[in-house]
Amino acid sequence: MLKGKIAKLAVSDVRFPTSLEQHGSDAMHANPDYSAAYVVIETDDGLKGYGITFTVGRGTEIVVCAVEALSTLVIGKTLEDIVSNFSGFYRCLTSDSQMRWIGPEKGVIQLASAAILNAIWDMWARAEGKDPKQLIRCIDFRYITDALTEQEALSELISIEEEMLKEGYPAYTTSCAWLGYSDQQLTQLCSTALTEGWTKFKVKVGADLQDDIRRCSLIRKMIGPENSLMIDANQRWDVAEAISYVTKLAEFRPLWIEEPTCPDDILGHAAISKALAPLGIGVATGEQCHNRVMFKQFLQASALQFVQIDSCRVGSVNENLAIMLMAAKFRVPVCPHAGGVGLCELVQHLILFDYISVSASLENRMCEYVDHLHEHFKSPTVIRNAHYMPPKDPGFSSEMFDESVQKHQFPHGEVWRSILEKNGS
Ligand SMILES: C[C@H](O)[C@@H](O)[C@@H](O)[C@H](O)C(=O)O
Ligand SMILES: [Mg+2]
Repeated sequence: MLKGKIAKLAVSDVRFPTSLEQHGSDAMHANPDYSAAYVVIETDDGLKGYGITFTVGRGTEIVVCAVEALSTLVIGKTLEDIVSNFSGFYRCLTSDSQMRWIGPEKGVIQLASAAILNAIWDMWARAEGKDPKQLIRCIDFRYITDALTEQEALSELISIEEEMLKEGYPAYTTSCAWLGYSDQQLTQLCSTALTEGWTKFKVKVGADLQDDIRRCSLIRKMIGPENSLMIDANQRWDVAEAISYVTKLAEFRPLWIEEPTCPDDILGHAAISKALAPLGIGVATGEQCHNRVMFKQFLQASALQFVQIDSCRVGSVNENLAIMLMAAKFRVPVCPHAGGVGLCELVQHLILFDYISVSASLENRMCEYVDHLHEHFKSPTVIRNAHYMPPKDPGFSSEMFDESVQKHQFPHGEVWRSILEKNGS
């Protein structure tokens, strides 16, 4: 199954006009059109893999170009070549001696690497059956059976897996309180979410303090004192401004302030963390953190209290494994960023891995959920009682329906043709 050569790589610019209804809007991205560079790879013996990276509209064509430029490093390789030395392949893709100049490991080229690597992980996961016994068989139990037997190890794995299969992984919702939503919309969405069993809510803030006070007070009243509230400024403030602004929102008891300032300012985040700690407010960031090196420094500098990995921003599973393991070492919980298009589908695999194989803890941990665009995926996320239910289909849950891809291709798919015609362009 791993012997076929990767013979084709196709990439599409797929966009959804979410800005028409202000879905996804925040203090810095007033009108996002949730989009993806969508990659399909295929071997000469017919195995396929699907990968995406997430964008918010204009500029997706640049990511598509970068994927095309990187494709020469993938075409002709067998899956076996790649996975038998996956870190070597990762380095070859991210450190090509000419292309690394336009990174390295950051920005568009990193998004493009993520899309390709996500497709490879999807292909690999489809090629291999998943069975906990297989994992346990990799361990040499000689001389340790008085402490841990093969049977005990298997039961441990199976019981964690069973717990997840029964209860699922805890999620929070961002769907109620995008910045562009009216108070009426916010109230209605929040009351529906409460009846559906949601207990953790994220609110967009940062454009106008008085508006934020009103919106946070509205949500806190509706959800009561016990449920969790998180706030997200999407990089709107300078450091001192962030501290004073969030202090004014402290009465609503947010668990965290997300992306308070420039995502590259590690020491700035450290200063904000220090100032807000006495108020019981942590700092969360990561959705626009370029790579594992930056995460390392955020952790070393105690600049964040919640690590928000993203399945499409950094180099796929390979780089996220490093980030999750570093977070575990520094004892900082991982609470992934999701939403967008396909981010929930992909990141659920990573957070389940984090729980089952790395952290084994749910304390202060939850995964973001946003209720948009799941209908375009062949294996959409399943949410039950505000928990992600473990995906069952083999692969990375990243395959989209052909019809969705075709209709939403930019600019020639039928959805965009009609929008562009209406706008007279
Ligand atoms: C433009 C996007 O919707 C962002 O606002 C979104 O990813 C957000 O930061 C989030 O945390 O969900
Ligand atoms: Mg955010």
